[in-house]
Amino acid sequence: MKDLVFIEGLKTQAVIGVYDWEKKIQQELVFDLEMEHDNRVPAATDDLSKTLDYEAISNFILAFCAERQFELIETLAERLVAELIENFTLSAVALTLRKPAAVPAANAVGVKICRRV
Ligand SMILES: Nc1nc2c(c(=O)[nH]1)N=C([C@H](O)[C@@H](O)CO)CN2
Repeated sequence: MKDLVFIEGLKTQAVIGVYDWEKKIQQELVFDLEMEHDNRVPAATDDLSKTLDYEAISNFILAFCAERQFELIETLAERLVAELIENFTLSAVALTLRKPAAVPAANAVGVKICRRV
């Protein structure tokens, strides 16, 4: 088992969806992110710059969703993970993206992607 830094249940509103009516409203999205990282280095140095800063990464995700618009949650997930890999030192990441209100009979629907650099 490898060390992780994770973000669970990060909620935001975004313009997301295939249908015309969805392009005029904001809908809730919920992000769970698991990022492989050797936590022994920041633990030994007590140094934020040696870890994956979950606050900075959370803020990046919120800004990304505020600025961008997609039809499919698959597209949002893929583009977001590509930008996270570009902007942070990620070696492997798993993203679960839920769109809770999309199917009223379900607790949530969504996608999960796992990418390794
Ligand atoms: N696999 C997906 N299926 C669907 C998506 C999606 O993004 N990925 N989107 C929709 C609609 O936008 C839906 O959420 C409207 O309620 C349908 N299926």
